Amino acid sequence: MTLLNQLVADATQEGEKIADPWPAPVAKHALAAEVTIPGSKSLSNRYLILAALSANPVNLVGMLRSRDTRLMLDALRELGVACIEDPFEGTTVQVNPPADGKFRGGVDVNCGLAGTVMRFVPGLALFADGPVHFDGDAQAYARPMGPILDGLTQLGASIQFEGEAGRLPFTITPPAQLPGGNGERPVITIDASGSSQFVSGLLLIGSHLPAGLELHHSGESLPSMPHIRMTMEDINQAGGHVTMPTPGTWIVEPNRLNLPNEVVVEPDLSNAAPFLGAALIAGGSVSVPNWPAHTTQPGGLLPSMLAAMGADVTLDDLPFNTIEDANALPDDYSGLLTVIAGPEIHGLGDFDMSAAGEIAPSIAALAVLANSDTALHGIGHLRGHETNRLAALVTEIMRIGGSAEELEDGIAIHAVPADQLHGEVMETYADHRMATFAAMLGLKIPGIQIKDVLTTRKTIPDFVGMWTQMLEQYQE
Ligand SMILES: O=C(O)C1=C[C@@H](OP(=O)(O)O)[C@@H](O)[C@H](O)C1
Ligand SMILES: C=C(OP(=O)(O)O)C(=O)O
Repeated sequence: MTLLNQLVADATQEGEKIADPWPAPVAKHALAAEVTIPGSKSLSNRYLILAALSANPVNLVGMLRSRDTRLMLDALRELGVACIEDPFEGTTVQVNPPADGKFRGGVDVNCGLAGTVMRFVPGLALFADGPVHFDGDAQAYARPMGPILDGLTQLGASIQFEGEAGRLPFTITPPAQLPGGNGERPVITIDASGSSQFVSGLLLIGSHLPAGLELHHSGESLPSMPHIRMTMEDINQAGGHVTMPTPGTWIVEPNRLNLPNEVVVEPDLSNAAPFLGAALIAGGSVSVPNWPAHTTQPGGLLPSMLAAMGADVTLDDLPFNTIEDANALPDDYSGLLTVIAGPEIHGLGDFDMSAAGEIAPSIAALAVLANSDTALHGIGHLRGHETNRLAALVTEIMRIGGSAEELEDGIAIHAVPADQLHGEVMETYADHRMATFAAMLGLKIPGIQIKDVLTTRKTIPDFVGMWTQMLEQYQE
């Protein structure tokens, strides 16, 4: 989309005055929809950090334009990184890193509610020429920050907390001397069981330290491994060298990073989840173009999950229901993913969701409408996401007459016939995924209204427009 079109779209959204609460549309027909999904939040914000640490300018193509990437761009600009948005193609951004690899201190960074900003930008403060102040939305004060700051403290930074220790807001003062100047690689240990982003945030800056970094994770569990693999792959794509010799240990070699001159961002596969899930709820099919057969995004696990819930999935008409189906395709293959509904949605039973916690709300919506129970495990850390997602999901499922309970490490959702579910005004807790969760249920349950649906702008510029357009494409 050109910048002009984007501006018009933004203005239309504002001018349109989307009702609050927003009446979620019911699907009256089986779908035959194709939905183009904007760029990945996780890849966009990693590439922005790696571009800021690169030796040469980098052009990011297909970047997500949403609140989380806007916050990242603004944070980098504060730190002295010139980020120029293409006037004709708003999703193309040129990032011009500082020539000496140093950032501007004495500045303020607003993290909003973005985990990728609050966990990835603090590391850049190590290389600033003065203290950097970090703040965010009031709701962000509840999100865990301790382990990443603990890691930076072990690297010589000092942190002054303004409120509770281990939470936003705070100021990071960089060390007078970076560790490793004597050629000895610093070894640090953190507990990342609360978020993979603590590991990613430290790995991203490891190459920029004089002797690199050895990082150990001390906790029992580690969620979202695909996101950590994504970080490693992106660093290596930028000419760095990071390995995981044993689970929970990472070695980053010192390197002046340099992303290729042009980097193309994959669509956000986690943001595809509500749309693909809509096929199972409404019946018919939903397709998403440019789906990578192989990806580090956790949304790459969606085809096999949706197949387990009763869908038939194809990629360019080739079967794409299992990991084996994907493995049969070349490394760089991408195509049109199509999810075709089965007669009923199946529950998943006991299911390990730890690899892809961010798509749990979409899977939960399908589980509410399934013919058998689902218990999603390995996602206790969702209590520290945008909101306490486990509590929020249980509250909202019960509100509409469903049955669910929190587990120590996740959520159990029990099958209830759809005719016993009823419409209500649903809360979204400033959480984009609680809004898309409610919209999915609204396809089937008449009378659902969604409070603050525009909270979806955290990672989707125009969710209401995309959802409405999807429903306009149905089987005649
Ligand atoms: O690194 C990333 O881009 C992300 C990692 C995950 O965080 P957690 O490990 O905290 O779940 C994920 O849920 C989040 O949406 C994005
Ligand atoms: C957990 C999420 O976001 P964040 O990057 O803010 O952690 C999410 O998008 O589901």
